Amino acid sequence: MKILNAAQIRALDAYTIQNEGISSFQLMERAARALIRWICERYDNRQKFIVFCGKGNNGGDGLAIARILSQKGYSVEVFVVEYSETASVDFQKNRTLLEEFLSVKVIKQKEDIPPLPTQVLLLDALLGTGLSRPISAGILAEAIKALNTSPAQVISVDIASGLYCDAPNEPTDLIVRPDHTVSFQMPKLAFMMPQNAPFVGDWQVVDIGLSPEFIQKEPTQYYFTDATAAQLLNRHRQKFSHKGTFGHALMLAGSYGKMGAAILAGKACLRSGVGLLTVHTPRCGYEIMQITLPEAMTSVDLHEQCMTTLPALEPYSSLGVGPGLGKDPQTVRALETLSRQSAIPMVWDADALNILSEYPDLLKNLPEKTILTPHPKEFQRLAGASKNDFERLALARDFAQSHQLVLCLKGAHSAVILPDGMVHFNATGNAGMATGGSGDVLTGILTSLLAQGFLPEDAARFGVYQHGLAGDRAAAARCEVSMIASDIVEYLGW
Ligand SMILES: NC(=O)C1=CN([C@@H]2O[C@H](COP(=O)(O)OP(=O)(O)OC[C@H]3O[C@@H](n4cnc5c(N)ncnc54)[C@H](OP(=O)(O)O)[C@@H]3O)[C@@H](O)[C@H]2O)[C@@H](O)CC1
Ligand SMILES: [K+]
Repeated sequence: MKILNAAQIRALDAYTIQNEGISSFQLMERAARALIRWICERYDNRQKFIVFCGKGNNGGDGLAIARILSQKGYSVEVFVVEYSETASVDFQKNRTLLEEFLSVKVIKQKEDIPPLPTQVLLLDALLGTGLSRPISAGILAEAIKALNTSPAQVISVDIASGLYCDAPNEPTDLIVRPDHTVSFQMPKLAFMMPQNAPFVGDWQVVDIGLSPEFIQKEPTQYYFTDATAAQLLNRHRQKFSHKGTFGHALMLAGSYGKMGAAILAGKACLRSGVGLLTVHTPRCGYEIMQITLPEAMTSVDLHEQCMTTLPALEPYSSLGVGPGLGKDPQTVRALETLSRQSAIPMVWDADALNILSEYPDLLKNLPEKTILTPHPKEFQRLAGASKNDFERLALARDFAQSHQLVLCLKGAHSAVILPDGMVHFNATGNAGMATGGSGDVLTGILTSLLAQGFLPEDAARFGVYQHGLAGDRAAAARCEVSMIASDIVEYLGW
């Protein structure tokens, strides 16, 4: 799914109106009905609603939603926040229609804001994608403060009022903090940014039938890997395949005290369909690997506690480097050789990334399209600090383009950034995955997919998606708090 910016969404809106021969009022009605379906699936008509409307089209949506809810027998109160003299045309039309059977109250000053008790549901339709300046004072600010301090649940229409669709807000900006955002047609770039989590809540997209033709043609740098996009990357096994068909992966992982990382990565690699797996570990890991991972072969380093030498690389179709590896100077030397010599598709993670940030020359040597999987701190060590998530994303795009690497920037919506600068945000995953070893599991999955011949770009998008999906299954089975990385491995499968 594509993610478009506010200006592109406006153009998409206009194109749909022109090419489908519908009016902007009819499109607003479609949007309102899509949101009503979302509401009716979750709340029956004993639920009371208070709708807060601005005077643009987001407010128009709010008025249309209020009318339809009221017609369906819900109890609805509607308030228009008078922050401006002017109102959009479709706002006016909807106001006239609504006022035929429901009185609309006006909020001009703070005292006009009603009490907002727990049992009502608040709909935030103050401002949408038309936000043109931050909100810091005035009656809009008062309304937002009231919504944010009420114990009642808040649902934002399209996007939380005050939140920029595709640019960073300042910490001082007033923004609605919804429990849910129900957004039209596509997620907004703002939803992908960790800093915006309080201003998005749990979000869903509802289809309002905007022109697929326009969306397909419109260029963008941002995509969302949902179930449909992931399914297109899947490969089905042929009946006459054999283990040779699915490649032989090599994992350089583990050191004294960190063999668990090697086991997790190895197990995830096997559970992701690789034909054969060899794990190269220091001597101290030999028995551990043989006993815990009987499906894998073990290649033993000369050193007792850390990796110092590379095995011959010819037999392997992919390489996973880093889980539990440590940063011993002898390991650094081995990775330096690897960065220069390997022509095999690779994933570098964990300690391998820390080594890369301490020895930037290795970074220059890495073959094109090597996959790096940093979490935000590791990325900061690699590429430097940034002021906010938008700036970090820009830095990550620069980094991927200038080094011609594939980056998996791990987070709530992990971003897969390709060497051409395209960004694919991931749909799956949950906070239960923020636990030790979760990253090692991802390295195992990616190494497995590369061994099976997936292009690095596809392996990264598909692997990150499947990692998150397995995490979601694990969380459903055990709950986010008690799930551990081994559970993610157990729930892998597609
Ligand atoms: N696109 C689609 O596909 C569809 C979109 N739909 C809906 O339309 C919404 C977008 O509507 P919209 O463009 O009218 O913008 P919206 O945010 O309601 O208000 C803009 C007004 O607010 C003003 N204003 C801005 N910032 C301000 C501030 N800080 N403080 C005070 N005022 C401020 C601004 O003033 P100006 O910038 O012109 O000075 C302007 O007058 C979208 O989110 C969705 O809900 C659906 O109905 C159908 C399909
Ligand atoms: K809104």
